[in-house]
Amino acid sequence: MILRDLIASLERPLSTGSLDVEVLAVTADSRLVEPGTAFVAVRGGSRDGRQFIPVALEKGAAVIIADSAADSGFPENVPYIHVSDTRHALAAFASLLAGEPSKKLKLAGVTGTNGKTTTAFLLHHLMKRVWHRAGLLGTVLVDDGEEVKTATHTTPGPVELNALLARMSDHGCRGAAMEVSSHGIDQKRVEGIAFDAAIFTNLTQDHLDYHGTIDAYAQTKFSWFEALAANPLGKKPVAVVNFDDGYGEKLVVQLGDRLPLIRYGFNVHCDFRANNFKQSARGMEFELTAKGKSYLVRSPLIGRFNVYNSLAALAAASSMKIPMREAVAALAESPQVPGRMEHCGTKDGVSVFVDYAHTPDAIENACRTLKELNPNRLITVFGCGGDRDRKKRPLMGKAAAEYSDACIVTSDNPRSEDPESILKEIESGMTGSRYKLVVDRAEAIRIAIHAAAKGDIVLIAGKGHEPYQQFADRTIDFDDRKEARRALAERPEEPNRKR
Ligand SMILES: CC(=O)N[C@H]1[C@@H](OP(=O)(O)OP(=O)(O)OC[C@H]2O[C@@H](n3ccc(=O)[nH]c3=O)[C@H](O)[C@@H]2O)O[C@H](CO)[C@@H](O)[C@@H]1O[C@H](C)C(=O)N[C@@H](C)C(=O)N[C@H](CCC(=O)O)C(=O)O
Ligand SMILES: Nc1ncnc2c1ncn2[C@@H]1O[C@H](COP(=O)(O)OP(=O)(O)OP(=O)(O)O)[C@@H](O)[C@H]1O
Ligand SMILES: N[C@H](CCC[C@H](N)C(=O)O)C(=O)O
Ligand SMILES: [Mg+2]
Repeated sequence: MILRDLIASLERPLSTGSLDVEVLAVTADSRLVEPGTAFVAVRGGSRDGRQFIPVALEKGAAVIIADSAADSGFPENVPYIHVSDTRHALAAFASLLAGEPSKKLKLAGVTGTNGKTTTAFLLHHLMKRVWHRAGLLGTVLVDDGEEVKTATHTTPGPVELNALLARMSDHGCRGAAMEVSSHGIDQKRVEGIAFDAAIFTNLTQDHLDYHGTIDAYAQTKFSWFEALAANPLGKKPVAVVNFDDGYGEKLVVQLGDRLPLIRYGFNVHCDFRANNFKQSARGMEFELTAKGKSYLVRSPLIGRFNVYNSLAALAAASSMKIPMREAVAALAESPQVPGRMEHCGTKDGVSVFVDYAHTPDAIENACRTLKELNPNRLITVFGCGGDRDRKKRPLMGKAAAEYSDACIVTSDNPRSEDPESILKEIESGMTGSRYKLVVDRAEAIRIAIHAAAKGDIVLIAGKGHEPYQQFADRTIDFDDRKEARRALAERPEEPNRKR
């Protein structure tokens, strides 16, 4: 695209140099610059992108975009575009250069503290049933309609995101479901993306390291809905909101009638309302009332929170004209979301589940769900990530101690922090004495599974699908599900077991 056409999307940019140059691609990472690339110098959390302008120029950048001149002054041989918001410019260029792919898809985004991955998986499953091809992107994987790959971020940066949406559209996907993280919103990764449905699952404590306060965190989430209301980008986006959640209710009030709305939950005011929830080890069922009709919804997933995820997926699907009967029928064959309440086997009457609960609310939900299966004891193995919200550590400890019969506190991606100190911070919130601190996660899993007796359930929480453990100096291969299966296989004979 010609630079002149690209900058037409920006508000009052100032420029030096010719605007008639051809721009082939855009990036905010100097390492990815090739001849013809526009380099946007973003001032990030840890580095100032302006320091990489000389590298970008050396590699043949066609134009430099920044919010102020670098120490080295303005580049002389290539055009320079001065903007007030570099992340906005990056998102705008990324969308235009990819051919505005979000406008070619029926696109649903899911935000909220918990349930994004699960809801996006369910919605993707419903979309595929009726449209045959649909895309998915989020924490666990990206599916461009032809190829499935491991994800690096829950919500990728705008360049990668638009390229992915373009591949989905090229591959014949009619629609896609994607996760929208609070980091993604704050860093404008989804700016300029046209959504048909915007789902709000819930909001509870997490990420205070990044957002500071829970209200700032909530406002970041809400700002995505505000942006869609202010500029729907040629679509009629529908807000699909959990109306049982306190912040969901606040969002509904804040939005007023600026976006069409579907409220979901158990309460009587919901447009998609669940009733008569029942579950067993084999799955769950509930009655759904929506659009003046009733449906019996069955799903192999367990947990009351999965009623919410199912309602969100059904409501968004319905807003995209997916017939309700087909959607309800498809939910009965919901996929196992990797590492979300994943049953990893039963031996000697001991059942093991791996789950991704890594917030106080999710730990409580996961434990309560498994307690509803009436185990003799629930033994929970969990930890908290390093270099992430420290305030949630004692709260996760408290929730695990309160809703389990015994706990083993262990490491979960200590990153640059000292693993033992993280365990101590978790312990500070724990009551009673039915817990142990075991720094090595593999050993913690083994101890729990070997100490369990017939009728017990072991919950291994926090890492779900993750195939690694991150330490300050190294990342090792590590998968809770493999460790659980190994520990189950190696369970000693009953009489030899240590308690
Ligand atoms: C805190 C955070 O979100 N950081 C993300 C952010 O980094 P940043 O903007 O602070 O960038 P920076 O490292 O300061 O660098 C500034 C600029 O210099 C550029 N640079 C840097 C080096 C170089 O040689 N050349 C160069 O041009 C960088 O590309 C960047 O544009 O932008 C980067 C590029 O898109 C991301 O990779 C990076 O994710 C880091 C790795 C990360 O861990 N993010 C997590 C917290 C995250 O985003 N998580 C959410 C999910 C959270 C949830 O569960 O809800 C997610 O969506 O994945
Ligand atoms: N709707 C929900 N409400 C509360 N807790 C939930 C809900 N759905 C899932 N959970 C719990 O939260 C955990 C994470 O779920 P999921 O991966 O779907 O959420 P997420 O929002 O994508 O998380 P992340 O932001 O870390 O990617 C699950 O393993 C489960 O314990
Ligand atoms: N997306 C979440 C995942 C947390 C998972 C947990 N295993 C950890 O490493 O803290 C985050 O980055 O906060
Ligand atoms: Mg996720």
